Amino acid sequence: MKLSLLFEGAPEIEITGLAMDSRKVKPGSIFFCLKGLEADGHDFAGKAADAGAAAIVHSEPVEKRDGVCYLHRENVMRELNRVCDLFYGSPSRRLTMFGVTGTNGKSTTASIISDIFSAETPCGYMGTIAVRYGNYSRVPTLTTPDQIEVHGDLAEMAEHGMKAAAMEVSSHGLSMGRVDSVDFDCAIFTNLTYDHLDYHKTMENYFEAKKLLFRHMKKDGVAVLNADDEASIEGLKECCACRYVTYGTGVLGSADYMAEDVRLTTEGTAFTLVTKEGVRPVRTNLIALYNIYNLLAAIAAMHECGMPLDKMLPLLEDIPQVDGRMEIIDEGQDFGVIVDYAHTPDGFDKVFEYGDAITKDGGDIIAVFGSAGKRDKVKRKVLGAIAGRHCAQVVVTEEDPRNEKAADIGEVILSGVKESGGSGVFVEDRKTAIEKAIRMAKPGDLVLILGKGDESYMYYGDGRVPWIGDNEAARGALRKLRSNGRGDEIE
Ligand SMILES: CC(=O)N[C@H]1[C@@H](OP(=O)(O)OP(=O)(O)OC[C@H]2O[C@@H](n3ccc(=O)[nH]c3=O)[C@H](O)[C@@H]2O)O[C@H](CO)[C@@H](O)[C@@H]1O[C@H](C)C(=O)N[C@@H](C)C(=O)N[C@H](CCC(=O)O)C(=O)O
Ligand SMILES: Nc1ncnc2c1ncn2[C@@H]1O[C@H](COP(=O)(O)OP(=O)(O)OP(=O)(O)O)[C@@H](O)[C@H]1O
Repeated sequence: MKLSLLFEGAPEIEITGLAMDSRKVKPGSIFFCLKGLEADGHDFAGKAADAGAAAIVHSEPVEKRDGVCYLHRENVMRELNRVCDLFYGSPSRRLTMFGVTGTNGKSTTASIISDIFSAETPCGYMGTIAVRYGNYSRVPTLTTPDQIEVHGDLAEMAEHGMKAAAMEVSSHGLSMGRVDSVDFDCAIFTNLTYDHLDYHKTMENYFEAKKLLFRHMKKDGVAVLNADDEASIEGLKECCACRYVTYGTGVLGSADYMAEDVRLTTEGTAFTLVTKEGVRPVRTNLIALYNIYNLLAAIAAMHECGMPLDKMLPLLEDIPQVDGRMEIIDEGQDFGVIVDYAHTPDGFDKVFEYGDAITKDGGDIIAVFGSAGKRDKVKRKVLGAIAGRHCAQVVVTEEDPRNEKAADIGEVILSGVKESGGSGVFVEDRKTAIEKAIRMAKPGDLVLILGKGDESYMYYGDGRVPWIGDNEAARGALRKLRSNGRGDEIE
C-alpha cells in the first residue's frame, strides 16, 4: 500500500508494514513513536531508520536520516489507530464484532460466543486463551494485543472466511487505546471486582477504563450489561453511547435475559430462560453459577446480533470445554481434580464456593496456586486468606514470577493462609507442587489447581518459557500416582 493512501499529501512510497516497536521494524515499515510507561518511542527513531523504516510518525523532535519520510503529527496514537484500520482494510467493519470486558469471565464468555455463533456465522476468538479461527489456533501475546496485532489478527480472520469475531478487551487494552479504531457491534460487560490496581491504582480508574468500551460504542451497536452486578450496572447504563440490554438472575430486579429456577449439579446446569420472546428451558454442561452469568451474557449478545434462540439453545447442552476453565481432570481417580484460571479474589471466592458445594458430603479441598510476579501485590495475601478459609491444605507455588522471587511471593500468600486459620506449604516447582497435592488427596477430596488454566508458558525474568500446562501436569501426576502409589509423602 502507498504511504499517500494512509497520509494525505505524503509521497508515493510503498509501505510493507506497521511498527510501534523499533525492534519489529522491517524494510518499508512505518514506525510510530509512542511515549510509554517505561520508554519513549522517539528515542528509537534512529534504530527504526537503521532497520529500514520508510516513514516515521512522531510528535516530538527526532534524529533524522536521509531517505526516510518524517511525518509530524500532534497525536501519534490517534494516527496509529486510524492507519491500522486503513492498512488492514478495516477488518472490524467486515466482521460482526463482539467485545467482552469485565474483571472475570471474559475468556469464557468470548469463547462461548465464538463456539456457538459459529454454528450460523463463522466466528473467530481473540483473547487470553488463543488467537483462534476455524481449525487454526495460536498462543496469544497478550489478552488484548497492541493495535497493529489486533487489526492484523482480525484481517487474518476475515481472510480465512470468518464473518464474526469475539474478542476480550482488557482494561489495559482500553486505557492504552489498543481497540480505539475497532468497530464493535456488541459490547459485553461481565462484572467489576478487584484486580489490576498495580496499573490502575484505584477501582474508580479501573472502572473508568472499562467504561471506555461503552462510551465509544457506535450508535447502532448494542451493549449487554450484567443487571446483577451492583458495582457496574448504573455507571454503565449512564455512559453507554448505544442501546443496551441486561442479563441476570433477578437478584437486583428483572433483566431482559433472565435465568430463573437455576438448578446446579456437578454435571451441568438447568434453568429457565425468560426473555421478551417467552419462556424456554435451557440445559447446559457448564458448571458453577458464575458460568451461568457468562452464558447469559453470551446468549444475550448472540441473540441481539441476530442468532435465533431456537437455533442457539440446543447447542448450549454441549458447549466445548473452555480450555483451562473449570476443566475436570479425570484419570479414573477416586477424588476430584479441577484446573481453573481463577487468579482474582472474586474468582477464588466463586471457585471455592463451588468446591464447598461439591464436597459438602465429606471430603476436603486441597488447592495449588501462586500469584504473578510484577503484577498486583495486594491480592496475594487476600488469595491466601480465601484459600485458607476453604482448604484443608494449600500448596503455594510459582506462578509467572517474572523477576521476583517465587519464594517471596509464596511467603506473602502463606501469611494470608495462616491468618485465616489455614495450613499451607511452599513448593517452588509447579509440577512438583501439583504432584504433592495429588498425592495428599484422599477419596472424596477435591484438588483445585488454580491460576494458570491451560497456559502453555511460564514467565521468568523478562521472557517466557514453555510450561506443560496445569492440566497436563495434573494428568501426569495422576498417572504417576496410579503406577507408584502415594509413597511416603503424605503430610
Ligand atoms: C504495562 C503495559 O501494558 N505495557 C504495555 C505498553 O508498554 P509501555 O507503554 O510501557 O511501552 P514502553 O516500554 O514504555 O515503550 C514505549 C514505546 O517505545 C517502544 N520501544 C521500546 C523499546 C525499544 O527498544 N524500541 C521501541 O520502539 C515500545 O514499543 C513502545 O511503543 O505498550 C506495549 C506496546 O503495546 C505493550 O507491549 C506493553 O505490554 C506489556 C508487555 C504487558 O505485559 N502488558 C500487560 C500488563 C497487559 O497489557 N495485560 C493486559 C491485561 C491482561 C489481564 O486481564 O490479565 C492484556 O491485555 O494482556
Ligand atoms: N462471571 C464470573 N464471575 C466470577 N468469576 C468468574 C466468572 N467467570 C469466570 N470466573 C473465574 O475467573 C477465572 C477466569 O475466567 P476467564 O478466563 O473467563 O476470565 P477473564 O476475564 O478472561 O480473565 P483474564 O482476563 O485474566 O484472562 C475462571 O477460571 C473462574 O475461576
